[in-house]
This record gives sequence, structure tokens and C-alpha cells, in this order.
Amino acid sequence: MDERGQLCVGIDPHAALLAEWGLSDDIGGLERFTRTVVDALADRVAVLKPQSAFFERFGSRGIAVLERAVADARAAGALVVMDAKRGDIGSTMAAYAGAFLDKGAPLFSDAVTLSPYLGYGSLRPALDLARAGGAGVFVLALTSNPEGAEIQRATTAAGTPLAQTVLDRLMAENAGARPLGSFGAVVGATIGEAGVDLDINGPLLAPGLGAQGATAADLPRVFGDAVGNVLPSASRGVLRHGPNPAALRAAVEREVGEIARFIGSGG
Ligand SMILES: O=C(O)c1cc(=O)[nH]c(=O)n1[C@@H]1O[C@H](COP(=O)(O)O)[C@@H](O)[C@H]1O
Repeated sequence: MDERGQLCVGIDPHAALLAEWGLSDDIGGLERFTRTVVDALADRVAVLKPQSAFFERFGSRGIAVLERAVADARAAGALVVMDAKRGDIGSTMAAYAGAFLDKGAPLFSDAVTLSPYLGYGSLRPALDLARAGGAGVFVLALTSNPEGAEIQRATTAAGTPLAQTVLDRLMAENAGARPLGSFGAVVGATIGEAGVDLDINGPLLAPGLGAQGATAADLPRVFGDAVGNVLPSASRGVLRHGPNPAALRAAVEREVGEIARFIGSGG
């Protein structure tokens, strides 16, 4: 983020975007779309975040496109966050961890998104494997969608919002790490004032810029003092500028500039 600016670009090959780019909604279109985004941006954005679902829908050939995108993006110097939002009982979580956080796995990524709503402790195998291998995780806390609050802001018997309990656990995970720990939280840029303590000594992935209506100007209000640790993320808001690589790069440059203007950083 210091070197390349505070922005994550999501790779979300929606059928509608493939059509806008003049591509067919098939494996050939998926491959072309993904290759274009990685070639245009992986040497300049801090983080690329492929959304696994858009690749899974094409079966094994889609997964092969995803594998290549991850490898190429990392080779070009971008960090890759695999947006898989996995969550399961611990024994199955160990297999998900193996799929995304084991250095020898075909989909090994720098970090993976996880859902803690089967209980934070169920994520332990992934947290441990990330720690052992120098990778990271982003755990959902307050998601960008309006439906999230009903669960995430519900309070425990002690009166603590559930999202705060997740953030507290992440803070404990990151204790003592400098400059930041590898155990991040997902907090949508769309949620208004967060109303929770975001001081987790870890990165805060903030999707919702662009297509979901948030802008860089919202970041200081949502994140307060933690805004320096925010990794704002946009998918469609950047991707809609394709397929011209120069236009994709220009869109990224504009967004990084806007973010720097409002949060005083940006590489
Ligand atoms: O984990 C995520 O990345 C995520 C968390 C969240 O709270 N909200 C959210 O939109 N996302 C993902 O971020 C991307 C947002 O895409 P756009 O709305 O096109 O920018 C999608 O891939 C979502 O799955």
C-alpha cells in the first residue's frame, strides 16, 4: 500500500461486464477478461482480489483461469486476496485453509476472505496456517450489504455487537505485530459510521467503492482514526472502464488519487 497506493481492485467477471466488454459469457470470454485485467493492473495496484464465484461458475476450466490469474498477478508484484468467503466447521476449515493458504496449493494466495459466523474459533486452522506460512486472512466483520447488520450488529448477552467480538479477536491475533499484523477485517465502505473499535493493528478491507455507492470521501467518516489502515476496494467501478488497458489504468490512478486526497496517503 505504501509503494503502490491504498487500493484493491476486485476481479469480478460478471456476465454483464463480459457483455459490456464485447466478450462472450463463456470460458473464452472469462479468460480474455481476466488476462486483460491482470496484464493491465498487476504491476501497479497494491492488491488484486479475484472473486472466486465468477470463476467457479465455469467449472474446472474457470478454476484454471483463476489459478493462472493468481500466479500471474503475484509474479507481477501485486498481492492477491482470494475472495472466497469461506466458513465451516473447523475440520473442514482446515481443508479450505489448505486450498488457499498452503504454499504448495494451486490457488495459494496472499490472503483469503473468511466468514466467522460459524464461530470465530472455527477459523483457527486457517489462522494458524496463515501465520505459519506468512500469508493473511480477512475476516468479515461489518459487510457492505444492508442485510449484514441484522446479524453483525446483534449483541451478545454481554451487550457487545457481534462484529466487535470478531474485531477484538483479530486485535488479539495481531498483538505485537509491526507495522501491521496479517489478520485483517472486512468493513464495508458503505456502512456509515462504523460504531465499533477498528483498532485491530491489522488491515481493514473496505469494499463498496463505486458500484455500491461509497466514495473515497466516505472513508474518514466510516473509519475515523483507523483510516490509515484501510484498503479500499472497487470491482465494477474500475472494471467498467475496460477493456482498454490504458483506460483501466487511468481509472485506477484516479481512484488512488481520490483516496489519497481524503485519507492523506496513497504511495
Ligand atoms: O469480502 C469482500 O470482498 C466483500 C465484502 C463485503 O462486505 N462486500 C463486498 O461487496 N465484498 C466483495 O467485493 C466485491 C464488490 O464488488 P463491486 O460492488 O463491483 O465493487 C464483490 O466481489 C463482493 O463479493
